[in-house]
Amino acid sequence: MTDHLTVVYGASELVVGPEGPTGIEVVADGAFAAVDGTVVAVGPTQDVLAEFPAENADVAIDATGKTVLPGFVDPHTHALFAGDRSDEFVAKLRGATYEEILSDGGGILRTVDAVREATDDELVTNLTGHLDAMLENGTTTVEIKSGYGLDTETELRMLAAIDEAGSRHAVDVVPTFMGAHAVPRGMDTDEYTEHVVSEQLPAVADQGIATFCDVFCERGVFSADQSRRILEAGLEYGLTPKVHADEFAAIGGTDVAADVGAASADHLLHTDADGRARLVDAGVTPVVLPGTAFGLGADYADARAFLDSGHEVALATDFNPNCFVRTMGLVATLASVGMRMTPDEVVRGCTSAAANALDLSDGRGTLAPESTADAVVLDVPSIAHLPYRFDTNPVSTVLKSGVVVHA
Ligand SMILES: N=CN[C@@H](CCC(=O)O)C(=O)O
Ligand SMILES: [Zn+2]
Repeated sequence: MTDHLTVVYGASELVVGPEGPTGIEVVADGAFAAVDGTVVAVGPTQDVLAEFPAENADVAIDATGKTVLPGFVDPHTHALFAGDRSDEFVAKLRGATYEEILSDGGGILRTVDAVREATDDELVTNLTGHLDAMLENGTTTVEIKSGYGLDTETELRMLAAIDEAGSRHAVDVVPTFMGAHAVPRGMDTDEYTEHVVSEQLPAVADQGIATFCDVFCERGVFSADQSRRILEAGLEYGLTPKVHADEFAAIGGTDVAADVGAASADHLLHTDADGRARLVDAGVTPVVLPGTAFGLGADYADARAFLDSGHEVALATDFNPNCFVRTMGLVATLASVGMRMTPDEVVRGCTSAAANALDLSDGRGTLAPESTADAVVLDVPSIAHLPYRFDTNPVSTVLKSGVVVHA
């Protein structure tokens, strides 16, 4: 069997990968070549085509006037759900807060009701529709959390549906167990924490689908001690920790993330200088979710404080019924305007930094040699146009492992 050759050439700007603490390496008039889905050459078009002529390629894309990036990695979503919470959007416009809605038994708990009632087929169908939308907007890898089951059976059903939809779809899916997303009605938090540790975690480990274990460490939800207990137990089953930290109040989530060696700490709207130092000293990737802040009408996370001290920041949609955004392009705009992130920082946040938040080690989020050839061609002349334009989807072609999966 002959090798499968992919060549993308002539891009006015092509992003290779990270450069320096927070920047990116960009090649003008750039090209890359991939053999059997792995990047083998990247650089000026003339050099790449001299070695890998476009006429020999199975897939040849003339990207003249366009911008080529690694496929977007979206490292934080709750993309599997059922039901409709648009009425809560309206209630929030009238002054209700997210925390009030949740403590009154709404919010996450209403989605739990809808997910428990949904069939397995409905769950897979819902998620597949969302994966289609993500792919059309340039996302090639997405993390998806359980956490709308809050009982062993439904948490396992969610992880199975995530696995099923992901295995049939071009987008790569990274599954996270998040039984500790809220406390189900009729249980107190200590009791439910013990249930997650002694019943859900062993069953999730037996099922063998989840990569990460995440906890909503938040005022009125799981305390720092409860979060630590769950994440340490998850580690014993081989699940890498992640933490929802400091979304509404700083109650120690960043300490927990640092102590358990989390891959990421996410949200960080109320994180102070000590919390930031704890994360960066422990090598925890900060993930900021500007769509959530925008949707809540809240102040944005202080991404600049990380960046100005030389630490990269990952970006994610946080797509969920409270934050209905599936497009990293819009997140790029919100990150720029809301947090003053530059186009270079934004692109790194949506690609290699996001891959770091998922501990991906196969080069996803970059187009350097030996990386998986996941790439997105934008019909715009430079990376600045990604955050600058927010009216239409700029994606013209998406490649996964060197194969066109959307055009
Ligand atoms: N804050 C906790 N979890 C989600 C929201 C989930 C929901 O409201 O359904 C988040 O990260 O924003
Ligand atoms: Zn979340």
